Amino acid sequence: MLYTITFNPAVDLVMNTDVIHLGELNRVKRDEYVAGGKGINMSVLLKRLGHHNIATGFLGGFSGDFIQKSLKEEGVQPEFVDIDAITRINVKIKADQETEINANGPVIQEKDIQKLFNYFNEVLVKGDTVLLAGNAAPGMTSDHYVKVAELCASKQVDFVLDSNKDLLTACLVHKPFLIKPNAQELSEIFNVKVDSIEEVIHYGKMLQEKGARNVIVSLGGDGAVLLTETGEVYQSSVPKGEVINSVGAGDSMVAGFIAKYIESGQYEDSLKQGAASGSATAFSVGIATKELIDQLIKEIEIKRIGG
Ligand SMILES: Nc1ncnc2c1ncn2[C@@H]1O[C@H](COP(=O)(O)OP(=O)(O)OP(=O)(O)O)[C@@H](O)[C@H]1O
Ligand SMILES: O=P(O)(O)OC[C@@]1(O)O[C@H](CO)[C@@H](O)[C@@H]1O
Repeated sequence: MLYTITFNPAVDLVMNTDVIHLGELNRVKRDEYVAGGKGINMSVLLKRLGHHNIATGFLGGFSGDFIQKSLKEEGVQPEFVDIDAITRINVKIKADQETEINANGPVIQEKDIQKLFNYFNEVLVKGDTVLLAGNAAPGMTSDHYVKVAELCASKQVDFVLDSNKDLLTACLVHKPFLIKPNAQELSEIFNVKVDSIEEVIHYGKMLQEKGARNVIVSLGGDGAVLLTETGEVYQSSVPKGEVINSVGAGDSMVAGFIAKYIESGQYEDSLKQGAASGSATAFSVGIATKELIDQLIKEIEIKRIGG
């Protein structure tokens, strides 16, 4: 079974306008509410690509109800711990630039965290895949991420992790199947400015030395680099298109990659589908459709650049 975990989900309120004037009343041209949070975005994309999956984490209040309903409409199975608090709303402004305002989200009580761990302890079996994505909710620490990584390792479950510097590095010793830092996160991890492909490869390999089995470094509009556990390095191109809202592009890339890897075990095809999924989401409001992903796949080139 495929599971996603979002500790701090969000309703993304996407506002489209031409320009934002700080300190003034701004009226937008168009607004949409989308179920969000990194693991949730992955669940939606996995399902659209034909992979049944279970979305987990913590949800509460009217915003939590909205997310549950949206997931059910997508055909994703929600198995969230119900909390006595309101799931956050994150504001995503698409004007001449993209601006994101992410709320803190509710504090998660230890008893609720325990409920989620008990659930995973019971359901996980060898061969499952768990995708843990997004930041910690208030009340949670890197220890909770490490506990998930440890549990997956002990049950021979593939663990996919997309999170920030400290949460990501804390889990490497448990050998995640895949991590996906972007260039900025890679720079933060090593406290350097990574701006060439050679540097991406160098620091990506260092993450493998620390335990990551496969590493994708995503580079926004410049594509991505994949370092595989079998030693090859691949680079993906980006297709042409109009960027509507790049929120969730990274999540889509991970989900698109995993969907194809589960089907084929083939790295080049998986990177191609991951790259198409990332770009397709950047060219959409919310998460991409399968139709657009299939269309963009034809335009993406994968180049072997190492190994
Ligand atoms: N402007 C863009 N044009 C075309 N493709 C894009 C663009 N932005 C992202 N992509 C595709 O999506 C992939 C992931 O994007 P990005 O590197 O922005 O991830 P991220 O920083 O994790 O994003 P987010 O946190 O918003 O999900 C890129 O590697 C690329 O293939
Ligand atoms: O605060 P986090 O957990 O880092 O990120 C949350 C978030 O910005 O990530 C997704 C896009 O990747 C959005 O749907 C959501 O609002």
